Amino acid sequence: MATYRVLVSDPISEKGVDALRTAPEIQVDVNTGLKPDELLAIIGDYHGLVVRSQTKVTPEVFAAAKNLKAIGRAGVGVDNIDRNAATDHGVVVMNTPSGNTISTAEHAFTLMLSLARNIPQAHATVIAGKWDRKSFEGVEMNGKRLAILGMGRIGTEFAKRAQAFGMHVVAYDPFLTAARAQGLKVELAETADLALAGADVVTLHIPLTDETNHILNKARLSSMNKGALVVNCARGGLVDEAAAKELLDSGHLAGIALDVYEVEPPPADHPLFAAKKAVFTPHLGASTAEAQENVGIEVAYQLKDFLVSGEIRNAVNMPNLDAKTLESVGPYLNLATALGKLLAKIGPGQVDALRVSYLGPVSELDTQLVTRTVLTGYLSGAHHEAQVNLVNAPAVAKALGLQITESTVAIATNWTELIEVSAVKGGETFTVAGTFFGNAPRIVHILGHNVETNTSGQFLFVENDDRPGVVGLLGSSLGTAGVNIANMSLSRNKSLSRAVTVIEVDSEPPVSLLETLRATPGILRVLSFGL
Ligand SMILES: NC(=O)c1ccc[n+]([C@@H]2O[C@H](COP(=O)([O-])OP(=O)(O)OC[C@H]3O[C@@H](n4cnc5c(N)ncnc54)[C@H](O)[C@@H]3O)[C@@H](O)[C@H]2O)c1
Ligand SMILES: O=C(O)[C@H](O)COP(=O)(O)O
Repeated sequence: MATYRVLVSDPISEKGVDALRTAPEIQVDVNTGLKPDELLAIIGDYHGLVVRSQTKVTPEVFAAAKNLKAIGRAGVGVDNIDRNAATDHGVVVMNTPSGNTISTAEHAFTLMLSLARNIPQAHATVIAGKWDRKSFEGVEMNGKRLAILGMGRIGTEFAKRAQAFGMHVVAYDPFLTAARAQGLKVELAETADLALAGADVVTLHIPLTDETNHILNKARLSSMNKGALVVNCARGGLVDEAAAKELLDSGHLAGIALDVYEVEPPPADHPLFAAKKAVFTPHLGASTAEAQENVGIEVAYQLKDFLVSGEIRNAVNMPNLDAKTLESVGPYLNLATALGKLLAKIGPGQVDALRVSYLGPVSELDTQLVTRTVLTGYLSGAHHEAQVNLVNAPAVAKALGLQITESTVAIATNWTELIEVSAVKGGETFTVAGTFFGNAPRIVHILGHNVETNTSGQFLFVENDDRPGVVGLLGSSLGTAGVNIANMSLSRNKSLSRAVTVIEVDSEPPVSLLETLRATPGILRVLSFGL
């Protein structure tokens, strides 16, 4: 019986679907072309979703997707997935960043050449029986100044091809260093404005974000040379289509080639369709057999590995977690969850900060995931209304104004290794800590007291004045209530004349017993909780 259900809602390669089907834990349903309300009606049944760019994964979809754990995007752009809503709902979003790079660079390059040589228009006249050799004089790309916005994977591949065609490449990318630009033999522009001023051709290879929306605006398009060509094979909103139309009409721009549009599919009466020199394709950048096989197979394995074993590759809303790291930090995760939950139960309410310290060999590991796990345990113990998990824990903490700090110490005094978690409120610090006895995780420190107890089960925590008779009273009260004691750890602080007792019990003590204990003179605090 499959444990996870995965919906493939956009067409991906058959090999990708087969790769998902090979996992006995996964049941795959391919159901493409769903209308938004149809998706809303069924998404609640699924743990995984595979999309390309058609399926819009909106906040409404996330609200209905009660079981969804991960979305795999067979491709690069994730602008059809509401990333904030994904994070808030604790859903990992993964893409396949490199599988369609070459195909898209080739498509963009093809658009540029087709535009320069009027290929679609000439083709149309030939098959219409005309032999018009005068109307379609083109321009060479050799020697032209090419502006590339975005020197990531696709931009870089485009640059290499442009250089082979003798173009002078000027690139703008906020992450492009002078050394890398030199290595790629491109001129580094410090701003998008500087890249575009005086360019003959522009091609875009950047994601669509609030910041990049209409990055190719009227001012930047106007700063290009008269007769300039525009190529967009990245995302629709990057080009201000209205401004481009105006500049095409005025003759400042000579032509435009688009694979992507502000609205997809574009309306049949799209103003740019009237342009004389233009090439339009229906979002075909990644549509090659090779690219689809690459991204289909890659997304299938990523989703399967996440659902079945927790590995995270190419996530866009949380750190990645490869199998090796997962294996090395895996044993610490139960302890981390327990420490977080315990602190939420016995620490003060709303705290200002959580401090996680790793002492001893654990300090040498990649502890990011362990800290997230502590935080998840803490928040899930403290905020029952929110479904907190590893994906959304940092966002939930941020919304609460809770600061997280992590520190490492190479040697753990008194222990081989130790994970210490402290909640800070005002000037006060409340600390719990845990270690391993052999392979078994143990809680060894609670609020200034050394204890020794398990990391899971049902617990009774009692803080009392250090005086005779309390342990006996606890034992007999639990016995009378029919609650069996599995383990008991007692710790006293002589200087404060205080003691704590942590009792692991086989069943939850009745409320009446807790109330009786709380009313007993000398008993200061009684908590019953599960870890
Ligand atoms: N038409 C298609 O079918 C198709 C196919 C694949 C990818 N794409 C689109 O192409 C885009 C690029 O893909 P990629 O694989 O090269 O991504 P990438 O992440 O490798 O590269 C994107 C680059 O853009 C840069 N960037 C971000 N903001 C910028 C800004 N304001 N100005 C200049 N540079 C900026 C980044 O630093 C990065 O280097 C993607 O966003 C995707 O949406 C389209
Ligand atoms: O971002 C991408 O990978 C491309 O836009 C491809 O989109 P598609 O998978 O819908 O073809």
